[in-house]
Amino acid sequence: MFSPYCNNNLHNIVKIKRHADLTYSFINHWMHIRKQSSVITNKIEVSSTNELTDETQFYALEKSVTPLCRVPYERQLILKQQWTNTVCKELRSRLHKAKTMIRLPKVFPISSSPQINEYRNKDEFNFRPGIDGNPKTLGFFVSNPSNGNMYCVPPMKLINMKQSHKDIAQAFEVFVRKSELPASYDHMDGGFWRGIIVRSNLKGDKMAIVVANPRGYTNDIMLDEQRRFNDFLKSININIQSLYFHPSLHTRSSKDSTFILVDGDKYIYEDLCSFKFRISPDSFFQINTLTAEVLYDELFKLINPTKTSTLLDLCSGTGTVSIIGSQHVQSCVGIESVAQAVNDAKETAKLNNIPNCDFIEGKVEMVLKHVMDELSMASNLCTVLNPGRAGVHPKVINAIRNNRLINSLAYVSCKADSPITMKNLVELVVNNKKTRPFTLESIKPVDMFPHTKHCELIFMFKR
Ligand SMILES: C[S@@+](CC[C@H](N)C(=O)[O-])C[C@H]1O[C@@H](n2cnc3c(N)ncnc32)[C@H](O)[C@@H]1O
Repeated sequence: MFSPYCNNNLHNIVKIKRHADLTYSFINHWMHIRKQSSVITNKIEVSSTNELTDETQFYALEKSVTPLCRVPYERQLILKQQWTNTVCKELRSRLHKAKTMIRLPKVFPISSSPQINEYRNKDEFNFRPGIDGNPKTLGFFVSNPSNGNMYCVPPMKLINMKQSHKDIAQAFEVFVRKSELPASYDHMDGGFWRGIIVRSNLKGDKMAIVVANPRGYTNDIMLDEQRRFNDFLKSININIQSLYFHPSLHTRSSKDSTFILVDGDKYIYEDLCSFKFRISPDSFFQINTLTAEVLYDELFKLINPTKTSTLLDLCSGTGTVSIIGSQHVQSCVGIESVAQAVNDAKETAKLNNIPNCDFIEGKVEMVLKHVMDELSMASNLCTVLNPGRAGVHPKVINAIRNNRLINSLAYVSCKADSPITMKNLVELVVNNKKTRPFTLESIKPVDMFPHTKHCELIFMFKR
């Protein structure tokens, strides 16, 4: 008998199995790499039965955040090149299952990162109990292999992180440990201090954003704590160009958009590909500035636009793709959901005297149709889609496929093996009767994240 319940279950099982297949293929790749890297590194292993100790906690954190940090960089690049091939084969196999045969695309050699250590320009640190039980330990969470509990480990030994970020994190921990207000691990737990986000530019200007849970705390209490932390930083000669307080009622602090300037400038600025970019606390900016230059350079080589092209920049963040692309094309239109990022992009265009870029606030899936109506006369449309780790809503892919003007698409992904990104890529190419599919022509890897397993990939589609 037909049962919607059973049907749902079956659907879920199929979904889980598909996900498991995908996960299996990538786990296999990285397991193979782990075997190789432990031979190379002779690394101290945290055994699955031992308690974390003062010494092993740092190895446990290293293993989870920068698992390749003891592998020579040249070797890391080889491993990521191999991983790109794995992604490519996985994509072909998924398309094969969906009855779409493709030729393997050209995979270009990986571009390395000009800066290997201390390259991160943004870090987020949160509170949890440390291995000594101190509830106000700031850093990253690591699971204790002996009991599965989560502990917080300070970031001091991570080599991809700037010393200046670690210094601010350490100062914040010292300050919070002296404060009478408790740490907050969950928005409903009555605690106050959640963590701190630190950003900086190549010049060394720093922005710090203190994240707290305002539930149950008066404005006076919050103002007093902001002032005291600012005074504390000054008393220990930690110089921050821009200090913000970010009250957040949600588990994910990015869901709240209130940022209160406590001291200093509203923005920091970064020089990238000869342009000066404005960055607000809530705006996206590529994490590794020098490699971002390499990424954009490679991106424009692949897109190869002309002076008559129109550049459609989907998920435009602070407008980097459009601003940098503006010199090669007739005009650019960026679409971005975060208001601060859109304002930054507009101001950056003014600051650099760029007249041919327009930025629109909204979700791509909601505004793309309207934007495409406006662009109906545009010639030689080049489209760049650069969503976050999780990929985009299927509606975006549908809208792109449905639009006859979009025949050249660069999909830039920092996590191509995430299930939704894989699905996005498959759905661009898969045969269906309604819309004309894209062909995946090439993949270009750029190592944005040395010492980690992640790598930026540019997928170049044409139709
Ligand atoms: C990886 S960043 C890329 C930004 C920019 N292209 C760059 O290179 O700096 C992804 C951006 O997409 C935005 N975003 C994510 N989903 C979106 C959506 N559905 N519609 C519009 N913007 C979105 C995020 O806010 C973020 O700024």
